[in-house]
Amino acid sequence: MSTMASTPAPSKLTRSVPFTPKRPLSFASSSELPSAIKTSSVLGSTAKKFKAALSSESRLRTTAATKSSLATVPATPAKKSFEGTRPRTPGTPRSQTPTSHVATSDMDVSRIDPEDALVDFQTVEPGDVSADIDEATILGPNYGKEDKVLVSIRIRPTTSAHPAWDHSAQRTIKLFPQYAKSTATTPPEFNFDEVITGSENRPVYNAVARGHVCAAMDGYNSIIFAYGQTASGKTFTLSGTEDQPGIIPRAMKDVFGYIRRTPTREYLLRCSYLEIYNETIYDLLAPPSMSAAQPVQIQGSGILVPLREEVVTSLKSVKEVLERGERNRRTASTDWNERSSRSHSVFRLVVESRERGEKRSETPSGRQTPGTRPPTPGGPRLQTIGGRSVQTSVLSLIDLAGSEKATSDKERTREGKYINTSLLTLGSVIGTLAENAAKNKNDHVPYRNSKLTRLLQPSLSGDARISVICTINPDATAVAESTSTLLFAQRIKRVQLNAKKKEIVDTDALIERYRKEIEELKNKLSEREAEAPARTRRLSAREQIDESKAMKDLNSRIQQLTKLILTSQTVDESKGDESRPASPSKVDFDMSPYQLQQELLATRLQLESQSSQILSLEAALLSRPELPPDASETEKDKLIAEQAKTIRELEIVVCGYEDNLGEPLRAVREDVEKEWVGKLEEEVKKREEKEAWAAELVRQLDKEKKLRIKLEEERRALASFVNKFDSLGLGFSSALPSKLKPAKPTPGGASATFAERQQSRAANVAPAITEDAECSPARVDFSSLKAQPSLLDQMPEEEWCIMDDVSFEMESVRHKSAVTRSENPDKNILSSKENIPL
Ligand SMILES: Nc1ncnc2c1ncn2[C@@H]1O[C@H](COP(=O)(O)OP(=O)(O)OP(=O)(O)O)[C@@H](O)[C@H]1O
Repeated sequence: MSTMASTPAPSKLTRSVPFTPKRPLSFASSSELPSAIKTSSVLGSTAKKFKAALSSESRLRTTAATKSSLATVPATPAKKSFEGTRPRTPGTPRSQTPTSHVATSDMDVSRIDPEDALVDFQTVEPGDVSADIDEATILGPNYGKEDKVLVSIRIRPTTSAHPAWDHSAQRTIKLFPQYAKSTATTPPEFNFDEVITGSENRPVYNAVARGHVCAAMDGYNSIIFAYGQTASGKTFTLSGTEDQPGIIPRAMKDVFGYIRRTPTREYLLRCSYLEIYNETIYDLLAPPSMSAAQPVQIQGSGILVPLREEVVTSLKSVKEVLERGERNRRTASTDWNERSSRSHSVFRLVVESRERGEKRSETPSGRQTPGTRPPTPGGPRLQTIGGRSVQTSVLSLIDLAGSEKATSDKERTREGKYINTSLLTLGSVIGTLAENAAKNKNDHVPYRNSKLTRLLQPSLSGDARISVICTINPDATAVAESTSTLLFAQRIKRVQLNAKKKEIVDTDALIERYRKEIEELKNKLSEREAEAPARTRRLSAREQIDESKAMKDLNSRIQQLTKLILTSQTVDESKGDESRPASPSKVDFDMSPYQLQQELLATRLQLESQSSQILSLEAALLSRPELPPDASETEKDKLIAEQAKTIRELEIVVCGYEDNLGEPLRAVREDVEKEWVGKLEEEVKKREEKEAWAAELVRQLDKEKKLRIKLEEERRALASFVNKFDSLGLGFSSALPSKLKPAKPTPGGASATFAERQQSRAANVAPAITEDAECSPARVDFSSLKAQPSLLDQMPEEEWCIMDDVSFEMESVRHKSAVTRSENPDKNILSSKENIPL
């Protein structure tokens, strides 16, 4: 936009210029400008600038002015009567009392079904788009899409013969040297996107706001704010007058104009209006008592609670909302401005839109994507019906309170302090952001130091497109303030933005988008494949690698999208069961997280190796030799066989190893099993034999043990008999044939055992017994034993402890012992006698 004329046209000046400083900023201006004017907005309101009450109690709410404005509000049409006609208009009180009007609103978003309040090109009445909006102005595709803040300067008209600022050069403003503090240095020159003068608001709107309003309609968060010294023209620029509507009313007209120009979409528009007064946020649309009792809080990432939002369906409804808010705003007469804004005011329009479709009543089965819209404090929102995604953006129009010097009034001074503090914080926030952007730093930004910066945080962090209009008073008396404003403007120009469209996408739409892309990619891939043989011959080795890389990229993108489709479908399918996420493959949720992780890792590795194999096989397929047209049948067959082999390999990879490699694996396994089963049976047999043998040994050893115990008892009995025999003097030395017969052994005692033994060992031992030995065991030839040691001493020790030394050699031991006995005739003789143990 070109720079506006430095001085207003005479015709404009002769018109009543609504500049009404209570205390003149310069003598010239004060004498010539009217002291008070009646203003009205482009929306047709008769809002009058008047001196406001000084305290919050005296806010203008339920005055006669309210009553009169109520009369202008159109009646609310019956609910749902707009089918085919325009939507109902909000705000009409049910009873015609001002208080109920303020207390409740039929268009409060929490009471409205958004589907019933949609606006589209058919519902916008021609009157809602006035000729004031230059619809013919073609906005380039990049309107408002700069990553920089759009910074413009508006110079308020003055009647001073000697303004302090020179703005003759385009988009430039500099101080005339005579007004500089020091004449030694040249005063700085400031360059901005626009430098605008005059009282015409239309060019101002087109230059600084229109692009951002359209960007908001297009899905970008947009913010337009006026900054400047008190009485420099911020409210005049934002709200304007009846003759010169400001940015807000023009923007609202433009919104409806945009909707009328966009037949493909339908919109849900919601308004809110708030102010920051003495570091407290008040809802200007809520009933004043409620607003005072429950100030608005900023939560989390900038959510405002509680904040009343009203659905607007026409320009009339916007007008009503604006008027209501205006009435509740705090303004007061100051030394410089008869109706000075004592607060920062923020008018917000939330724009939700989606592609036009059938009305919900016509599509009762219209699917609402679950989970895409979390419940919002303000009530229901536009839904992503029938695969149509929803774009959401916020247009914020902000009229800041003006920076000012201390005044004579105590209350004004207090307010001024809050205003100045928050503006200073805004300045330092902007300064830090600019510094961070310039030096690529990430220094802490003091957003939380004031409500204003906290409110603006999401936008200033780069989330919105920003247009700032800095207003200045060109008089020599305001050089310091104007310089400060220009420095602020220069700093904010350096802030980096990165606004993105906010779109809530419907799952169906998303899947459809992915499918389309996959289709396109596959087409591309097959095109490349078709060209590949010819191209491969032309390409160098390096280029061939690049080519295969490109193919690989295409393939992986296809895979990625396929996976995304799976995920989207999964999300969709899982809507019935929120407790457990659905999954395309079955997952055992009882597995430990570690096991699951391992499973995942293994599957990933498998996937990776399979995809790389697919790619290499595909590359091989691509580089296959071309068959000449006159090739023989054999050649063709050979090539077909080769290709079939490659395809088979490819299938193996694709279908998985299990199916294809299973047969050979089974054969190997059977062989191995057979071999090992034979070995195992052999081993089992051997083991059984050994066990039987061991059992027999144990049985025999048991028997032996019992026998030995009996023998021991007999031995003891014999020993005592021998001792008794000796004590009677019938020792072996004088052993003569005697008629003394020892007592017969007890039945089944030693004699029986002895007889048994004798029987079993008859073959090995030749007992030296006399004929009657059997009937008289005591008739022994003891003479041969005379020189022998005692029988007890003679008994080998090992023979008594042999029970503990069981071994498989037992039989041989027994045999040996028999042999030993046969070698010892004396012992054999004894052993052959009854009562004498071995
Ligand atoms: N460009 C302009 N053309 C004509 N009149 C103007 C212009 N700028 C400001 N005025 C008039 O100057 C007076 C003060 O302007 P305004 O109230 O807009 O200042 P402000 O910056 O909003 O002040 P404050 O910060 O105190 O609210 C108003 O009467 C307004 O009509």
